Amino acid sequence: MNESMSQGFFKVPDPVNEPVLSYAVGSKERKLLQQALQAALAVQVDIPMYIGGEAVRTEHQIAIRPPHAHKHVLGYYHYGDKSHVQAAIDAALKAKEAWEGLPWEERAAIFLRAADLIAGPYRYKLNAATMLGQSKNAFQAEIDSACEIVDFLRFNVRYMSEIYAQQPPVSPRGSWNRVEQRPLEGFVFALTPFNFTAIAGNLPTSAALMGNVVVWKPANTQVYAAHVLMEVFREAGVPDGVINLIYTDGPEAGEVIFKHRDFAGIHFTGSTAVFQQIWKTIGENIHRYRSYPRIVGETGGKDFILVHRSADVKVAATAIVRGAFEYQGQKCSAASRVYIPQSLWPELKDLIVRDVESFKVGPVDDFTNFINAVIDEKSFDKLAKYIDAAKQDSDAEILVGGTYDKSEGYYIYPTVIQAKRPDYVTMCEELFGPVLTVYVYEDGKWGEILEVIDNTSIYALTGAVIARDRYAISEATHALRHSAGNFYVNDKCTGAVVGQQPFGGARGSGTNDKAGSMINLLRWVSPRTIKETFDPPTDYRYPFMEEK
Ligand SMILES: NC(=O)c1ccc[n+]([C@@H]2O[C@H](COP(=O)([O-])OP(=O)(O)OC[C@H]3O[C@@H](n4cnc5c(N)ncnc54)[C@H](O)[C@@H]3O)[C@@H](O)[C@H]2O)c1
Ligand SMILES: N[C@@H](CCC=O)C(=O)O
Repeated sequence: MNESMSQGFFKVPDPVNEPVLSYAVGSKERKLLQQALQAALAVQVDIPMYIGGEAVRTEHQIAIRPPHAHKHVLGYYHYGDKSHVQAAIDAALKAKEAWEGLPWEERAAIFLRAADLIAGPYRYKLNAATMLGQSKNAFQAEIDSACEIVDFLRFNVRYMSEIYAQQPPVSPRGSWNRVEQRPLEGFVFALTPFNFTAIAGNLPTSAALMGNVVVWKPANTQVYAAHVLMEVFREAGVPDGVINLIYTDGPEAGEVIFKHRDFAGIHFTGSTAVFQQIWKTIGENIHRYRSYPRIVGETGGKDFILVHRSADVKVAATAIVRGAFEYQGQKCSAASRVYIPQSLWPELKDLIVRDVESFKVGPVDDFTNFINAVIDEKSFDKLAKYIDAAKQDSDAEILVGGTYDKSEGYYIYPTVIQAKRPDYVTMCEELFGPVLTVYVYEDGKWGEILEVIDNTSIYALTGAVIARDRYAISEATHALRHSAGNFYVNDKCTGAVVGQQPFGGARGSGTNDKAGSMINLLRWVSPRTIKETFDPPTDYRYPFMEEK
């Protein structure tokens, strides 16, 4: 058991956002990234699970293929079963006491080192893995697998120290009131999505930073970059067993984890349907657990941009095309429904269609491509089905795009649908791809359109208003206060930055515990209040009972 104690009130380094490199033609970073891509394409990597520090290999190996070039094999990962889930839980619980007893500044140092390793020597390797495994262009990888994960790590260390510094303001004379932030009793399950390497890295590390031990299962389509993250965590000094990385079927992992007495919490990001299923399962098993588990989930969205008749059309067009199509619309924050006033529609339509027609579509190693492939065949087929339906439907018209091709990679060409009804299916359901639906409203129906936006979907993740009229901005900000957890004025609805816009939505979009904030870290601790009395009473009688 580690019984060492902190010997000072340490101040952690002031966090600053990791600068986004440009990858401009001729730049040093462009050359280094191209070298990293070539190196990754030249070999086939063997990816084991990591349980208690051991690299675990199985007979069941699965090929990893770039979504934009699915005939190429990047490597193989070893797929586990229930026995590996159980082994990961056992390893986590074994590591718990020593990790929990380590002074907090040592935990801080490990994750600050991880941040510097990613910002420095691992930057291009992790970006290349994200580009190839998840089909992101260089810029989209840079803001994710370099900058956002580095920001998560650095800012979370700062938030942790601020949480520990929060103490009861009053200790009356003769006593001392203090609060300690205990890690949860048991282990945390981090279940992570395909679309952001930063989120995959943040969900296990935020819980581990607060002294918890973790079982981490990434999405099968994000394993390639998850493996590089694990390499960084190990090199940074995360002790064996503190973060256990397994590759298994999600529901199979759930069957072991959600029945375990020591299951202390889930840190989830992914789809709403999966999160709701998990919540139900936890409810059904509630009698099994030692404590009430923490359930933290950031889930789907049907994010909107509302254009007011006072808007600058160029600002609106840019916010719409970037918000909807960067990373093929596979951001939970991506704009997928847009409301445009009749008076601006002819001009805006031309600008949007012109921009979308100008997008270059193709693989990630050609840096001139703005759009790459969608994540897998399942997503491709789903998107193709919605596009085909829109082609047939009298309530919809395809303005640009509407084609797809999976012969080499899973390419869905950026598509804009005009819906004749505000409740047309692609205005309501999360599609998670490069398909945007526009509804044109009468200028005089501004008040009605605010209500429509608020009531159209079960989600409330991100949204934006584009306007110059301050009354319109104020009205939309108020009327849509529950429609989005991240609201933007005259900007796209994507691209939240850690330390600037804490991220998360409510309603069907999640528990809104704001990734990259103190609010999130507070979910991974269980405070204990300690009152110490220096001169305790020695007689039960109240003074007024004393006889003269
Ligand atoms: N709100 C946010 O911050 C945020 C951020 C990123 C992504 N997302 C959402 O994530 C979704 C896309 O990611 P995805 O496709 O990886 O999500 P997903 O729900 O399919 O998968 C998320 C994780 O859950 C696992 N899983 C899937 N089904 C499971 C089950 N039945 N039981 C247990 N585990 C299961 C997956 O293997 C993966 O690790 C979108 O809906 C998007 O909006 C939300
Ligand atoms: N932080 C990202 C959202 C990640 C969701 O997939 C953004 O704001 O665009």
